[in-house]
Amino acid sequence: MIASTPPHLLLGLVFALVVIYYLANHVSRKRLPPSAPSTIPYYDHTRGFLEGGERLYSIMKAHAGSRIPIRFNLPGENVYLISSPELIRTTLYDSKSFFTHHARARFIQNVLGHSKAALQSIQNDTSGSAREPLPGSSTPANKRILRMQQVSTLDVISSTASMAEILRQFTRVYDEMLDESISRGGWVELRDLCGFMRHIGSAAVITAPCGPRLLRDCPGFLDAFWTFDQRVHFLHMALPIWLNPRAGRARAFCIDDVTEWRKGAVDMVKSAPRCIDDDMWNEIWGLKAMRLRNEMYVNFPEMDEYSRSDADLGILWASNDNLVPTIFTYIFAILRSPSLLARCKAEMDQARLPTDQSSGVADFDPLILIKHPLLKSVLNEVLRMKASSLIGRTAREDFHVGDYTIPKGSMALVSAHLEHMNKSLWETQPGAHNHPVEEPQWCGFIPFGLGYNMCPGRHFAVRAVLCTAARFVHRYEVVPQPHACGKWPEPEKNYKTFGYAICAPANVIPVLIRRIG
Ligand code: HEM
Repeated sequence: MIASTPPHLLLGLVFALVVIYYLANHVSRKRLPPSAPSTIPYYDHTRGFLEGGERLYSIMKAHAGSRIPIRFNLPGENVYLISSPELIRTTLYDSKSFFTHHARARFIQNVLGHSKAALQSIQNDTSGSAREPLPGSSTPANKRILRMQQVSTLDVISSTASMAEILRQFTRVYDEMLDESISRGGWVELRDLCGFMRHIGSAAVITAPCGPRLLRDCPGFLDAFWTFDQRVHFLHMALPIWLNPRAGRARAFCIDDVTEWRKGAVDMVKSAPRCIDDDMWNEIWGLKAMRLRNEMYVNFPEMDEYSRSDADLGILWASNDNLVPTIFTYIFAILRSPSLLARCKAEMDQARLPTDQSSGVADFDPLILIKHPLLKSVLNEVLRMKASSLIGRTAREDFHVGDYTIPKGSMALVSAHLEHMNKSLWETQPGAHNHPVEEPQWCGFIPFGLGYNMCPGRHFAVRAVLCTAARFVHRYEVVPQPHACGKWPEPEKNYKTFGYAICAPANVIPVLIRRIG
């Protein structure tokens, strides 16, 4: 039979067998994790990611606690949701398997609008941000921009000295602005406590790293900044800017202001070089880290004025976006419960420092505040319930999970909110058998991310929330408005910023406030 078969048919048969054998092996090794269900393939997932907010949350929430990665099909790429504690641990801790810089490059390109040349300098750096370059990287030492950003900025932000200074500046501005808005005397009506605290909080969070010049010389900056903040998801998705022109305008406005601020600092130092010493903070540059990062960019001519401003805007966004709503949510949680307020005040009193004679404001030691269990657990509970960041990493190589493979270059996402709401991890009722109470809870509580790229502002953030809350509740009395018959408004759930920031309430919180201390 074989002898009678024409040779070209035989060759074709052999070739087909080889292809089938190769495909069978290839496909079995690259079995992709299962896809999240959808009514219309590609459309549902793409719509969820493009729209973000509530819709993105709704397509992800069904998969909390999944032991295997779940695939979301998007045109041109797949994204994998990682949810089991063991996988979260690998994705966020193991920098040899997963790294951050694709997610970071995508953010600075789409959201901050980095120029192509500036972006290239980051994409070319395959060495990572740790002291030792990642294995296989050939990026020369003087082109390790990620490492230099880490050393000049992120390490400085998280250092003890810098944190103490940024906290001092933050509380000073916060107090001054509160004083200006609510002087001693009778009750003042506030239409929206959350909006009020957002304005004061962000002014303080911006002045602390940048000094007073940015907000003083650019009065429209704060409004443009929050307009930009609300549109970060739209920008992240790289949709045509004409679909949301306010997003582009707000970003351009912020970048122009930051550029003026930085040029101003450089000019002032040029005309009076002695005015800058090695202080951790001064009125020209604000925090030393802001000056150091500008000097660092001298090694990177491709980082032009605007790209440096984009990068600075990124730092301001990272510091405001989560911290400001956390402060409101924490204080509101305490105010709403008279018994909790009394117990928290008692713990705060144990951290009390001598009252500042010039301002008359009660002061508190942050190092003692953070050790008090009730104050800390209220904060952890606020972060557990409201933090919503999607923490992104990229697979450096094909990554195998059981029979499945996450292909090299794919984006893996960990959702802080889904982990924090995962009943099998947190509840003590039947069904929570995955987490015996005797065992430590690894990777279930991740408001600040995990691993080497964990949030560098976390220590400052915890101190800032507790100090602000202690000063606020000792200085002000806040009650619901009379027409609410003594009832506090219930904060409405709001997933608008899902994936990025603490979920602030959707509704306004009208109150009466008066100074008591
Ligand atoms: C409640 C407050 C905050 C929360 C919940 C929060 C959360 C986070 C999360 C989840 C990440 C990603 C971490 C990862 O990839 O593993 C992050 C990164 C970052 N955070 Fe925070 N953050 C807060 C406050 C701050 C503050 C106050 C600052 C600045 C002083 C800050 C600066 C940053 C920066 C610069 C990054 C990027 C780090 C990098 O690219 O490696 N954050 N934050």
